[in-house]
Amino acid sequence: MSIRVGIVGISGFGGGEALRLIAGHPHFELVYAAGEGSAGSRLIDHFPGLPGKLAELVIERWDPVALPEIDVLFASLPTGASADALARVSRDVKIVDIGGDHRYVDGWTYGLADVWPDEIKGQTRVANPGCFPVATQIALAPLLVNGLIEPGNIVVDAKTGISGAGRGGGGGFSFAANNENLVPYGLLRHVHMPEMTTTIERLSGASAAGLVFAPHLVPMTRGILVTMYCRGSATTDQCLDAARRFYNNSAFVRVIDKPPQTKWASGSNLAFVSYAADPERNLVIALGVVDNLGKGAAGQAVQNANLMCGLAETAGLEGLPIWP
Ligand SMILES: NC(=O)C1=CN([C@@H]2O[C@H](COP(=O)(O)OP(=O)(O)OC[C@H]3O[C@@H](n4cnc5c(N)ncnc54)[C@H](OP(=O)(O)O)[C@@H]3O)[C@@H](O)[C@H]2O)C=CC1
Ligand SMILES: CC(=O)N[C@@H](CCC(=O)OP(=O)(O)O)C(=O)O
Repeated sequence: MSIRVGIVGISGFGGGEALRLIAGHPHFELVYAAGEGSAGSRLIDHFPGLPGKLAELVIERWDPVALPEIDVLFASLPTGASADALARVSRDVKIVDIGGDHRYVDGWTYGLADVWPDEIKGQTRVANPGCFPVATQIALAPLLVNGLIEPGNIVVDAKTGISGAGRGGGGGFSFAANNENLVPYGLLRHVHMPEMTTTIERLSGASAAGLVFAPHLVPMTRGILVTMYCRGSATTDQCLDAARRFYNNSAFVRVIDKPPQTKWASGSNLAFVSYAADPERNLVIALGVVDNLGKGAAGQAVQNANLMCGLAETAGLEGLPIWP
């Protein structure tokens, strides 16, 4: 079966990773690529390693009402650039929005594919979670649904690779500014807080008003590690058991009894979670690792599209991480 897909924002980091995954997908065929500044150029001008027909595909100027016949559109546009445009796309085209405009928006399903895959099956409009939220939510979900931590008392300390800022990241995201440097940012006001709060409240049934989120840029290309400090009297084994049960059927979430590292997920759609808890101190530390461009963006987007199209969730996503 061949499913015709398009990517808008293909010249960017998220769109480029979607291209890489789709090029190796057993059922998806990339027939449409779009952008703004890159319109008129060929894919090979941006991705010199592309083979044959894909290399010669010309990037079109993005026009949501002039799409060729496609079944699925991956939108990897800057947050703020997709809300109006995607509303104009025909309802016959399934959309996965990798950007932030449709998360917890009416008419769109929040695509937290490892936690509620059944909600995504058959949908036509799915919003990918943000990269920090996906790492956070996957690690916290088993604790929240089993009442092992206090939902209103969670501190999320997050580290991200620089590619999280996208291809356009100059200035504060430049090599010179970040090499051998560690940079906190977005304290108390990061755009990902509302979706994390909503998901925590949804999974726990209680307020997450006390959520603290502190992201940091670290001098690496890919990867996210979230270390979360929570209140709860569970033991480490109870947390690990809860996660193993929760992710029993999961193809992509690895529950592991030692602290995970960012490179373990690099280039893959995997998420690693682990826990360390001290009941005497009422302390649970939860850890989550993803590749921001994998599970944090394009990997999760392909997983969501697979579910939307009734394919095996793992189609095109079985590649192993890159090590070292
Ligand atoms: N980077 C990451 O790790 C993650 C990113 N995201 C989200 O994914 C989205 C894309 O991010 P990322 O790939 O990093 O960003 P990039 O800056 O790397 O790429 C942005 C892309 O959007 C295209 N674009 C910009 N404006 C327009 C427009 N008006 N019309 C058509 N195309 C346009 C650009 O195309 P052109 O070159 O043709 O102008 C480019 O391909 C963002 O919403 C981001 O927040 C989500 C999770 C993780
Ligand atoms: C390093 C860096 O800047 N990372 C981005 C997160 C990338 C992401 O998930 O973005 P969206 O929510 O817009 O999709 C940030 O902190 O805003």
